[in-house]
Amino acid sequence: MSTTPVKVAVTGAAGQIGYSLLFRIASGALLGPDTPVELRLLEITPALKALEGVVMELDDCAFPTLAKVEIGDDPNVIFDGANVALLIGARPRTKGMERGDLLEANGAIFTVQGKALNDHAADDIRITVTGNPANTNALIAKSNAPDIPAERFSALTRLDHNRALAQLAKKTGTPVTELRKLTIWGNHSATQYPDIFHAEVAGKNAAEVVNDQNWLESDFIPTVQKRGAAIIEARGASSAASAAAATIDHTRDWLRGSADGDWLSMAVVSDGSYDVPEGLISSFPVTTKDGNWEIVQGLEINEFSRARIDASTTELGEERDAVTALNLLG
Ligand SMILES: NC(=O)c1ccc[n+]([C@@H]2O[C@H](COP(=O)([O-])OP(=O)(O)OC[C@H]3O[C@@H](n4cnc5c(N)ncnc54)[C@H](O)[C@@H]3O)[C@@H](O)[C@H]2O)c1
Ligand SMILES: O=C(O)C[C@H](O)C(=O)O
Repeated sequence: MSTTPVKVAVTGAAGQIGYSLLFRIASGALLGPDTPVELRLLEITPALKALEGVVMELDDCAFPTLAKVEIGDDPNVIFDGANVALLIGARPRTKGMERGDLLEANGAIFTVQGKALNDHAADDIRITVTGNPANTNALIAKSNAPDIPAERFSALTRLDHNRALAQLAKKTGTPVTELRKLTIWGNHSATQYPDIFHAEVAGKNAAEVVNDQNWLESDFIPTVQKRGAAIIEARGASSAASAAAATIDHTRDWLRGSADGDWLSMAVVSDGSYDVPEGLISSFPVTTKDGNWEIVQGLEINEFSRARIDASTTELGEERDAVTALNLLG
C-alpha cells in the first residue's frame, strides 16, 4: 500500500447520498485497495452532530484503506489540500419540482465552495458536482475558481448513463457488460438526451438491434429523463444509493481511465464540440485517462439527435442566464 493518503473532500456528508457514499470510498471503491484515503467531510453546523455519528460508524468498520477523517463546517478548512472534491451538499427537490427550481436555493453554496477550492485545494484537484442542478452548480463553482483549470470541474450524468444502460439491457435481454458507447447529452434534467444511435449491444449497433422507434421515443427516452422524479414519487425521497454509486463510477473512471473500446457520459466544459455552446457544462461522450478527459470526436449526429441535443443545451444556456442574473458567476 502506498503511504500518502489521497485527500477526498465530500460535502453534504451527513445527507442521504453521503451515508451510502462514504463507506464505499473508505473501503477502497473509489481509489482501489492499495491507496489510503483521508476523508474530509463538510456539513452545515446543525448537521455536524449527525456527522459525528457517521464518523463513529466509519471507525467501527475498521477499513484498512481509511487513514483519517476530518469533519467541519468551514470549506476553507475542509478543502485544504484536497485532491478530489465530491460536491453533494445541496437541497434535493421534492415532488412536483424540476431540478432547475433549485437554482436559487443551491446556487449560492457553489460560489462559496468554488472560491474555497480555488484558494485551498491541491494542485491536482478533480471536482465532481452531484448536488442539483448539477451542471449549472458546476458552472458556478468553476467560474468562482479562476485559478483551477476549467477541465477539472465536472457534473454527474453517470446516474442517467447507468439508468439508460439498465433500460437498454432489459429491452434487448443483454447483460450490461455487453453494452458499449451509450451517451447522455446535455443537462442532468428532463431535457437530457440518452442516445443509442452510436451504442453497441454485443458489438452490433443498438438502434438497429432495438429497431423500435416507438419504444425509443415513447418509453426509453422519457423513462431515463424522468427516472429521478419516478424515484421521488415512489420513495418519497430522491435517489441516494444509486446516486452514490454513480458518483463513485464517474470519479473512479475519471481518475483511473475508461475501458478500451468504450466511453462514458460526463458533464464537462464545452469547447464547442457538436455545436454545444462553448463554456457550458454539458454532458458528452468522453474517454478518460489518468485524471484527464477527452470528448469523443467525429460522431455523426442525425436530425433526431440534433433536435434533442439542442433542446437540452438551450436549457443550459437559460440556466446560465438565470445564475448570471442572480450574480452567482464569478
Ligand atoms: N446528479 C445526480 O445524479 C443526483 C442524484 C441524486 C441526488 N442529487 C442531488 O444531490 C443533492 C444531495 O442529495 P441528498 O439526497 O444527499 O440530500 P440530503 O438532504 O439528504 O443531504 C444533503 C446534505 O447537504 C448538506 N448541506 C446543505 N448545504 C450545505 C453546505 N453549504 N455545505 C455542506 N453541506 C451542506 C445538508 O445539511 C444535508 O446533510 C441534492 O441536490 C440532490 O438533488 C443529484
Ligand atoms: O431527480 C432528482 O431530483 C434527484 C436526482 O437528480 C436523480 O436524478 O435521481
